[in-house]
Amino acid sequence: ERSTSSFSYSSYHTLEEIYSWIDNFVTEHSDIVSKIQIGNSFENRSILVLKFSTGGSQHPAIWIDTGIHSREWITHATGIWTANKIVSDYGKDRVLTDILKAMDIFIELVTNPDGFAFTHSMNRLWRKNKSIRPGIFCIGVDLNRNWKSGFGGNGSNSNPCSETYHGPSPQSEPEVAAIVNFITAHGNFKALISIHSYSQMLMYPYGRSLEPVSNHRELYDLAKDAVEALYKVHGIEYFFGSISTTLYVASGITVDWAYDSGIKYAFSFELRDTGRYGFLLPATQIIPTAQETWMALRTIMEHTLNH
Ligand SMILES: CS(=N)(=N)C[C@@H](Cc1ccccc1)C(=O)O
Ligand SMILES: [Zn+2]
Repeated sequence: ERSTSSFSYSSYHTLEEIYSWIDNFVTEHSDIVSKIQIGNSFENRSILVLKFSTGGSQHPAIWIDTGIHSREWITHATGIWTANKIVSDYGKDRVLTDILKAMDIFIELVTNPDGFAFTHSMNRLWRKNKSIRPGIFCIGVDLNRNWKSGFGGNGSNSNPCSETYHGPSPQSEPEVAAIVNFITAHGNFKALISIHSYSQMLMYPYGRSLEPVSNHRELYDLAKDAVEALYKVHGIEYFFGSISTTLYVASGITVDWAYDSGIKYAFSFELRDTGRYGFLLPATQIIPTAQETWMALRTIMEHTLNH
């Protein structure tokens, strides 16, 4: 379709529909949004990032990724709604306007495009990417275990048939390497938020160990403020805390790499629900989930701006 006005933000969409939306969205909001291709997936799909910027060069930046696990469809849908919320509220919401006057926001909507296409074509519950290697008879690497920080540790699996298979080496997967290269080359990211589903949790590093990060008190207080802002929208309750103490030990994860790379505000969301529908969350919950998540994201971004 020729414009985003006919796009349903309350429906789930295919990869083609999302990529078409991205092109229309960037065209319609070219004053503040641009599209960057940061690489290609294993099956050679474009890996796309939306950049929201009011100008300047190398503003301090905030990274948000959705869909690293392809079956977590509520995360892509929330990311799309959030992108539209940013352009709708810029100039109206004082906090957001202040954030965008001083910082850039980068959103990678489909972080695992090959897996996402596969959830539409063959297996709705596919999680990993679709990489294959000689002599290995199971497909895919868990992109949330392939990062350098703590790679291969507890809470990741060396068996290629495992859902938490960490891959042959850190950043072996093009979908992870593309982000590492982009964020490292940019050199001025202040916050990273990696969005998963489901469990209704807001967590921060470390996943690889029970050891608290240096600013764990600050992250705890910020997570508390964020989940309170989220709760006020629709009364949804989130647990919060460090990944290893709140959920389980997990190694080679996005936010541990971000934190160890100097991004001191690194968070991971687990969106709705707590298991009733799980990954098959009904589309009727997309907008309510996105609305409440936005208030938490806005809280984290505001804190990042002010510290
Ligand atoms: C249900 S799930 N796969 N989203 C749970 C997700 C938990 C997690 C999120 C962030 C960092 C570490 C761990 C995972 O195991 O990768
Ligand atoms: Zn996940």
